[in-house]
Parts: sequence; C-alpha cells; structure tokens
Amino acid sequence: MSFCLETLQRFVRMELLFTSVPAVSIFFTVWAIVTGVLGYMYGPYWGVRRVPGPPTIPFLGHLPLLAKYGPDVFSVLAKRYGPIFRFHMGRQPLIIVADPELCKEVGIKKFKDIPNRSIPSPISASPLHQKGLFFTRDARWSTMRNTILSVYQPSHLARLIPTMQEFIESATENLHSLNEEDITFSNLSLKLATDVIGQAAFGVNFGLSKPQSISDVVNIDDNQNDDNEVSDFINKHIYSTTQLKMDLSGSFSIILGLLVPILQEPFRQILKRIPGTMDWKVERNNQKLSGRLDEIVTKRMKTRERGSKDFLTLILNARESQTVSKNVFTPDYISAVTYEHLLAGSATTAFTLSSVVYLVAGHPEVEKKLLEEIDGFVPPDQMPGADDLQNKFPYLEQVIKEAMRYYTVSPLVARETSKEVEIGGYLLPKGTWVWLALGVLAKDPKNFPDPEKFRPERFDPNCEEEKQRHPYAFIPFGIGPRSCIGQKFSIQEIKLSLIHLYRKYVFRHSPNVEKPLELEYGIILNFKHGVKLRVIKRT
Ligand code: HEM
Repeated sequence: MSFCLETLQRFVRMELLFTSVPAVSIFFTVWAIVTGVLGYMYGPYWGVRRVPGPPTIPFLGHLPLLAKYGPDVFSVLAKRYGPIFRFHMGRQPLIIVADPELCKEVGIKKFKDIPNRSIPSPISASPLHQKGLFFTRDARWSTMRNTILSVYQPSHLARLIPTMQEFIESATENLHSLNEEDITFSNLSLKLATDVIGQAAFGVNFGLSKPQSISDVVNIDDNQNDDNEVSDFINKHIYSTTQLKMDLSGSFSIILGLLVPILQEPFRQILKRIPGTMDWKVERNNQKLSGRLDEIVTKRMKTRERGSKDFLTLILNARESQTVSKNVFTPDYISAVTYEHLLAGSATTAFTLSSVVYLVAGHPEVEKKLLEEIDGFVPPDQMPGADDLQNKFPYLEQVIKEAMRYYTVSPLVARETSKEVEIGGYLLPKGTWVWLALGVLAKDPKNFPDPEKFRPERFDPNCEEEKQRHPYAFIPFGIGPRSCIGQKFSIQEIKLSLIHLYRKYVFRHSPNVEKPLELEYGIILNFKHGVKLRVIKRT
C-alpha cells in the first residue's frame, strides 16, 4: 500500500514537472514579449511623462488630433497645456515648445546640448534628404555650415540680383494678357522660385517660369542637354518632395515609421523591391534623382574653368582650395546639399510670395500704402540694388513680415537633445525630440494683439507693439546657430519680385477662391487648392 502511494506521489510530481516546464517557459516568453513591446512603445513616453499633454491612443498617439484640427492643433494644445507640452506623433513623443523665452533657451542658450535635428519618418525613408545640411549632425554639420556660410557673403547675394530680376521679368511678362482670367498665383511663384534657386544653386536654367511651355528649356552650361531630362528632373524633384507626408497619407513604410519606427526600414527594404507599391515608386524616383544630381556634380567637378556663379561651383572651389575637408564634402554630400537648396529654397519662398500677394489683395489700405512706397522709388524703371532693398522699402518689409507671421510656412522646427537637459522646469533625457512651435508664437495674442488681423504696421519699429514684443516672438526663419541659411537670399528675392509686380499690376481675389484659404500640412505648409487671383494692369 505504502509502495503504491509513494509511486503515485512520484508520478504526480513528475507530471507536474513535465506540464509546468512548458507552461513556465511559455509564460516567461509571453511576459518577455509583452514587456518588450510595452517597453518599446512606451519607453520614449516614460522619460518625458511629467511634461503635460492630452491622453494618448496606443500606436496613433495624437495623430487623430492632427486630423481634427489640422495645423492649428498646436495652438489649441498650447492654450490647454501651456508653453511646453507633449504631442505624440504615433509612438514618438514630441516636446512642443510654444514660448519665445523657452525657444531662446533651446535654440541659443542650451544649443550645445540640443545641436541636431530629430529625423521624422518621412525623412528616414529618403537617404537623399538626410545628407543635406538640415539633417546632418554634430561636427559634420558645423564644418558644412561654416563652408556654406562662407560662400553666402552679402557680395555674392548682391551679385545675384540681376539674375533674380531676369527670371522675375520673364515670369511676369504676360500677366496683363490674363485680364478677367484666374491665375493660380501659387503655381507661378513656385515656378519662379524654383528657377531662381535652380540658377543660384546649380547654375542651371530650368526654364519653368518662362511664359512659354517647358519645351523652351535651355541649360546654360550645356545647350545640348535634352529638354526632357530637365523637366524629368523637376518632376522627380516635385514627386520626391510631395511624398514626404507628415500624416498617414505617405507610403506604407513612412506610415509604419510614424506608428512603429523599428519596422520602417525592414518594410521599406522589402516594399521597395515590389513593383507598383508607393515605396517602390519613391525609391525609383529618388534613385533617378540622385543619379541625375551625381551626374551634374561629377561633370562640374571635371570642369576646370568654373567661374564662381552658383552655389555648387562655390562649394567645389572651396573644396579644391583645401579650405574644406574633402572627407566632409564627398560628392554624395555635395549633391545632397545642392539639391537641398532647391528643396528648401523653392516651396518656402513661393509660399511666402503668394501669401503676401493674397493678403495685400484683400486689404486695399495696405495696397495703397505699399504702392505709394514702391512708386516713390525713382527712377521708376531702375532695378533696386542691395542697399536700396535693405533701406528704401520699410513698409514692404513690414508687409512681408506680417504675411510671414499670418501664414507661417514652417510652423515647427525640429531639434533633438544630445544629452540630458532641463527645459521649462522639465528634465528631458538624451534623444528627446524638442520641436519649436513658431506657428503658435506667431498667433499668440500676448505678442500680437488681434492675431487674426493682417496689420503690417505692427512691425513698424516705432510702434509700441513692436517695442514691447519679446525679441524671439517672431522667428519664421528659426533661431540660433541652426537658423535658416537662406534667409537673406529669400528676402532679397521676395522683395525684388514684389517691387517688380506692384510696379505693373495689382491683384484681386478670384471669385473662385475658397475663404479662408485651406492649408495642407506636409514637411512645410502649402495652400491646398492654390491661390487664385485676378490680375489688373496698372495704368
Ligand atoms: C521664406 C523662405 C524661407 C523660410 C520661411 C525658411 C525657414 C526655415 C526654417 C524655419 C528653418 C529651421 C531653422 C531652425 O532650426 O532654427 C530653416 C532651415 C534651413 N533653411 Fe530655410 N527658409 C526659407 C528659405 C530658404 C532658402 C531660400 C534656402 C536656401 C537657399 C534655405 C535653406 C535652409 C537650410 C539649408 C536650412 C538648414 C540649416 C541648418 O540646419 O543648419 N531656406 N529654414
């Protein structure tokens, strides 16, 4: 009997052992996976959990709020949560800074702890975009930036005035024949800005802003060059840029990058090999674009007498004179930086130009004052020089600033901490994405009373509003050592364009334009349906 009982007990113990081993290991495996997934999904949140923000939806974060409020979402959240708050782009928390003093802290005072930009998923999918100045990091960035700054001397900018003027005249030559017809001014300004920067960056005339068709394209460096190649290049450029969506309408790998970044690259690698997918199209497009850029760079590198006309030439000259490390400016980085100029310099400048013309068309009192100033510049057919542009058009300057405030083309500026740093009373770990909300600053009634009113006089240096405003409340070109490198270039182009346009024409809103203008949120802001205007020739 005792033998039987002992055997039974041994049997039960063995059974337990056999069944519990897999159960335990399954339990631990599941536990490890769940912990891993939760750690991955909530790890970035954990480090910044003390920063206030709305409740998040797993995987999506606050993207539904972006869909609901559009670009205004950050103003809405700043009202609710204060000058520093959390916004989750999918899994990734962004620390949004919406206060001029805190922007100064991030952009200037603590720059050495926050010197780089975070790379959002649309850019991770595009190696071409990563090698420009915008996304390069640390020592490579500072070497590249110093070299580029050295070629952006005021004298070089001044030398660009006749080229800019030439394109402006050609782009606006036939406008008077469009009386009573709608023009999509935003298209015209994009073609103009692309041509100007194409010439300034590559020394290539894309010929987009000519009143005739694109088949009139001429390549200044090589007249033999095939017209179709240039238009193909531009189409690829436009495709590559417009595919960089910040919401859930990009390619599958970009969407994954927003939701579960770890899966973005493996999926991109697979999808780019499957014909017909958007990732495949983006990859093919980017490869062709890079190939075309590399060709331009290689050809120019071989040219002995390059002169010193355009940005690409200036960079190559600096590289050869050994003032720049050749390891930093390898041909792929040169291509990327030159292409970046086309990218950064076209859509932003065009958007600003369209904003000014649209807003002035709706404000007759502003238009009257502006025309008086422009007509007061004599002789009337003389092209203003660099000094004139800087000193003789103070009201024009106020109008441009107010339009840039009203429609802030780059409402967010991305930065990333490179070590633990305290901002606004919160300790942010290394690797935190800190984004400056320039668009929220620009509509803050504390610094801009009646922010929805278009009132250029608020930028008059003698008015109380301007005197009392925080010095960093209006920073459309960013702040500190990492601010926009093309600021003077674009302001020069915008002023020249407006002076030329208003000497000949005034504009009215088309009856077919929606009010208010609808905006679309890509890498920068865009007008969803374009800016439709009517042209009136001045007598
Ligand atoms: C109205 C026109 C423009 C606006 C509103 C604008 C705005 C900006 C902003 C907000 C930044 C980020 C600055 C920061 O992080 O503090 C930036 C960076 C940059 N912009 Fe512009 N931009 C304009 C035109 C241009 C032009 C014409 C070029 C080229 C010629 C250009 C090239 C760049 C580059 C290369 C950077 C990156 C700088 C760096 O990281 O060191 N931009 N821009």
